[in-house]
Amino acid sequence: MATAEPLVFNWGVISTGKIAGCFVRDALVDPKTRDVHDIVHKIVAVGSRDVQKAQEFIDREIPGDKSVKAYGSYGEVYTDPNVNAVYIGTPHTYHYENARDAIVAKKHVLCEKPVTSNAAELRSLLKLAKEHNVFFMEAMWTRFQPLVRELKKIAEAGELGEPVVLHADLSGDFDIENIPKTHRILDPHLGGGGLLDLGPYPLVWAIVALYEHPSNKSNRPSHISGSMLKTPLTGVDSSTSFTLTFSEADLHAQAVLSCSINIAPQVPGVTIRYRKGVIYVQPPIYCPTTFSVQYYDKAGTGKVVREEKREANYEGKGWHFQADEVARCVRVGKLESDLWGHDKSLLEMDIFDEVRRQGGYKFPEGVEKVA
Ligand SMILES: NC(=O)C1=CN([C@@H]2O[C@H](COP(=O)(O)OP(=O)(O)OC[C@H]3O[C@@H](n4cnc5c(N)ncnc54)[C@H](OP(=O)(O)O)[C@@H]3O)[C@@H](O)[C@H]2O)C=CC1
Ligand SMILES: O=C1OC[C@@H](O)[C@H](O)[C@H]1O
Repeated sequence: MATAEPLVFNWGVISTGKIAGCFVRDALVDPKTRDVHDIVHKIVAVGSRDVQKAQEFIDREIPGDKSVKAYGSYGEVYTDPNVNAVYIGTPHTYHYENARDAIVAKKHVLCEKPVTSNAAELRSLLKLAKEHNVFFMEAMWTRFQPLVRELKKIAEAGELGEPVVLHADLSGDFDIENIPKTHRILDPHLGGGGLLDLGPYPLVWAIVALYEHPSNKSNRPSHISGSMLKTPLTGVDSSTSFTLTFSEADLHAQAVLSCSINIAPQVPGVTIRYRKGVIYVQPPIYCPTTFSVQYYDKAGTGKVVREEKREANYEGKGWHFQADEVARCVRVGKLESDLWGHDKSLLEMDIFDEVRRQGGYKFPEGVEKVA
């Protein structure tokens, strides 16, 4: 029997920084190695503020492919007719204007996390994407990891009972005393600080395990509380903690989330405590390689009668699963993903706005393009 030819999906990449390289390397991993046979990703254009950087990026990340166009502006990528979708890997505070320009040029968009600086920017982008009939998704790659999908199945199978409390932390030591204050993790003009850079990951676990839980019936948290510790270096948050209470439907559960930019990761990174068991996810929580599940003899005892472990096993570093999702959605004309849809990015940005409000973190004048 003849097999259908895979869809060749053409990406234009905006910017040449660290994450753009990660995305390109993974997109070019042979999809068959992860049992994907319906899609092949191709990078057809790279745009940088400097054409030489774009060419160097291509030579480094896509050696041997002379067909990839190097552009000295992002705009030329948006107008390149060969580009099916644009991947945006610029700093947070540029996501809004980059995504807006790509959408207006009628390109589908995959935009790095956090998707915008605030919720108003995102609402404006979503309206624009709808008007231009293009697919738009935040690059929340964690949601597409096979291990996260596996965990969700186990968590919702019923044996663990209802979730009650989730703890999730993402920390990393950026050596903030010794890096330039213009580094994106420290510079408030680039949306610096823990919440916007690392916060999406503890939050994605709260969304997967609590917001998406069938008992929650898609209700937003009834209460959000947040606190920020700011570094005197630039005033951005070096540590932030926030809690989300889910109590609108049958689910009565809390997420206790935190992130820091000047300490090593917490182990385990995520603990999800159910009435009849517990799940431990080992760091890195943005791309987990292993988790374990302990089952109790009965609700509330804490007596472990069975333990299971799962490990990830695929080629690449995990950024390709989100690329597959984009291509598959675009192929069938969807404007958003079922797994990481617009509602979840909006929830994220509304929560971050509220935590920044409570924590007293205001962006410098002009950073927010839509207020
Ligand atoms: N999904 C994930 O795992 C990760 C996601 N990220 C996200 O990706 C985004 C970029 O992070 P990262 O790659 O680490 O950042 P980098 O600083 O390494 O790269 C950012 C790139 O954006 C472009 N750029 C445009 N305007 C500016 C500006 N004013 N200042 C600096 N760079 C600019 C530059 O490319 P050029 O000069 O070619 O135009 C630059 O190389 C962030 O939003 C971050 O949250 C980051 C790390 C991991
Ligand atoms: O998305 C990310 O994940 C890993 C972190 O080290 C990085 O700063 C962040 O942007």
